[in-house]
Amino acid sequence: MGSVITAEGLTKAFGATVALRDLTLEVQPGEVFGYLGPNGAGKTTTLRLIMGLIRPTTGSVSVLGMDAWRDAVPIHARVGYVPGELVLYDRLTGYDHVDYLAALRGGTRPARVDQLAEQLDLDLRRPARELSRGNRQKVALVLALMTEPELLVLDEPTGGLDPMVQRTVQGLILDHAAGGGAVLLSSHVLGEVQRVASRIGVLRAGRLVAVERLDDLRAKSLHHVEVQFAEAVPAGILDPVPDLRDVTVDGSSLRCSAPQSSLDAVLKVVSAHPVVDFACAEAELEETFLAYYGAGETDAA
Ligand SMILES: Nc1ncnc2c1ncn2[C@@H]1O[C@H](COP(=O)(O)OP(=O)(O)OP(=O)(O)O)[C@@H](O)[C@H]1O
Repeated sequence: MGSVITAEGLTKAFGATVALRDLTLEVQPGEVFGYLGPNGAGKTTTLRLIMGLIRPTTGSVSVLGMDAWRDAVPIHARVGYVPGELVLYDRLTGYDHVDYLAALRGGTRPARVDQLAEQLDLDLRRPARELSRGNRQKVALVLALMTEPELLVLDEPTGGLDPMVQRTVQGLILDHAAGGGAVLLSSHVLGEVQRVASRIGVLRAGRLVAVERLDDLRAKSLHHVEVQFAEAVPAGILDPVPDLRDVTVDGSSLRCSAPQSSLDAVLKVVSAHPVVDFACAEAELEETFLAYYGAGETDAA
């Protein structure tokens, strides 16, 4: 089977604002693609283009082999979508929403709906106006997942959910992918996607600036190294070691951040001098991610 999502040269401008510029991307069956970028980077715009809710300025995007804009109706029957800004009908209950959308999408299994509601600890009998933000988000997730779609398009789906429910949602996403479904999961933080995504794409100012397998990012994970020597060491002691960040050599103290691939070289340099104390700790993946793709780097729009 081919790609579930194929974007080619996808561009969207709103007047003078180019929200998305020349996006080329493929998402495969069984893959969870984490779509990362700061607020305003163009994530929601991309997801709305994929759902055929807005029309590309240039370029195209196909979903399940169909054109996202022209074939939006048949695509919607096969895709579960959690929008960034959810609209529910205040007077309707969760079940009313389920019935309404199930009719549009050609039915759902009631047992599946109840199982999802139970997993998410959601009461579908209550009208939407009585629901907290988190519970409204759970309704959106039930609506997206209940028809067992081939693709899930999720716009920051765990916003407003407590950590335990976030875990449940991550479990649902992983189950979906294990069954061969594809997922496009947007977020502004790596932490939200790192447990589930196999690949991540980084969007900045409307441009996809990196696509990387999560395993490759882990291999680059930064380690914070701190060394206390018995005597002062030369200031340029670490100059021969590649890819270091935040190097400080101050008399007999040394600090740096090193990717895993440079650790051996750091150790060899350090061990040539008498060492009093040594510490090395792996940074959170989010910190590694920010070091490579964070706000420090700027992009001309
Ligand atoms: N309908 C619109 N009309 C005009 N400008 C828009 C419209 N929708 C989005 N934009 C602009 O396009 C850019 C990208 O917005 P988008 O909502 O896609 O970003 P995002 O990455 O989803 O951010 P957030 O996480 O804040 O939702 C922003 O500059 C935004 O102001």
